[in-house]
Amino acid sequence: MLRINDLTAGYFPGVPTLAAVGLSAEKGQMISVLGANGAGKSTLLGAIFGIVPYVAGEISLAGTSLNGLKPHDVARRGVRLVPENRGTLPSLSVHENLLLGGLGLPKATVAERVERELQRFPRLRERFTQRAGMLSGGEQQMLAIARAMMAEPRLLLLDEPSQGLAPVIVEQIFGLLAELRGADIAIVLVEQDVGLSLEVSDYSYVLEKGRIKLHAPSADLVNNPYVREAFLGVA
Ligand SMILES: Nc1ncnc2c1ncn2[C@@H]1O[C@H](COP(=O)(O)OP(=O)(O)OP(=O)(O)O)[C@@H](O)[C@H]1O
Repeated sequence: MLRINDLTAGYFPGVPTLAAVGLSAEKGQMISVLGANGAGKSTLLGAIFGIVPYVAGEISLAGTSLNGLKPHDVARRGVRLVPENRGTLPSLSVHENLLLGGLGLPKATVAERVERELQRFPRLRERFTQRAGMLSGGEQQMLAIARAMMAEPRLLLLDEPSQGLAPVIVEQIFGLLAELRGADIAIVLVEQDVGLSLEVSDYSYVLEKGRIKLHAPSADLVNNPYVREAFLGVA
């Protein structure tokens, strides 16, 4: 579904934040991108979504190039980004935020999908008429994911879904993410919680200073000495 070859990307001409990056994610697969602060994980998601200004190399979705497209055109091709700050609209209700996720779809389809997301995230049903700004961090994260799923994306990009959340809420959200895996969707997960990322994803890439240092099935990386020492705190 997603193919990236020899990607260079950055914010200033001639100053690459990412270099020679290659990765792929298949339909039904969740891949995770691991790396220290500043390694370039968010930049990678931004480059795919068309919000990083200088991009060279190849990014394609189901065989069609995304290079040079503006974010709304990338979105039109079936990509959704759930950014680090979640991006829900605080003055709109949970329901209205979900409706925005289904913009342009027939009314009956939108109603069906709202119901599907409320089943997936029962907490959102309890908060249905409340303004998004009044939700807890975990509920806002659920809303951000539900809103993205309203579009039935082919590719979902998730940036640090656990950020700022209590461990019990993180477990809950990752449980729901695990359920998304295997559906008709490819997911790229960027996450600081490396243990959880490896648990929930099929395949992982480790970024170091903008380059892929290693990649392997997530289950194998759990036992990788570098990953254990650098990210899991095990010598
Ligand atoms: N909008 C921007 N303009 C200029 N430089 C940026 C911008 N966003 C990120 N950078 C720089 O790009 C580098 C990679 O940042 P990025 O946010 O991609 O890393 P990250 O791996 O996601 O880090 P973190 O885990 O801290 O979010 C950093 O040096 C950062 O300062």
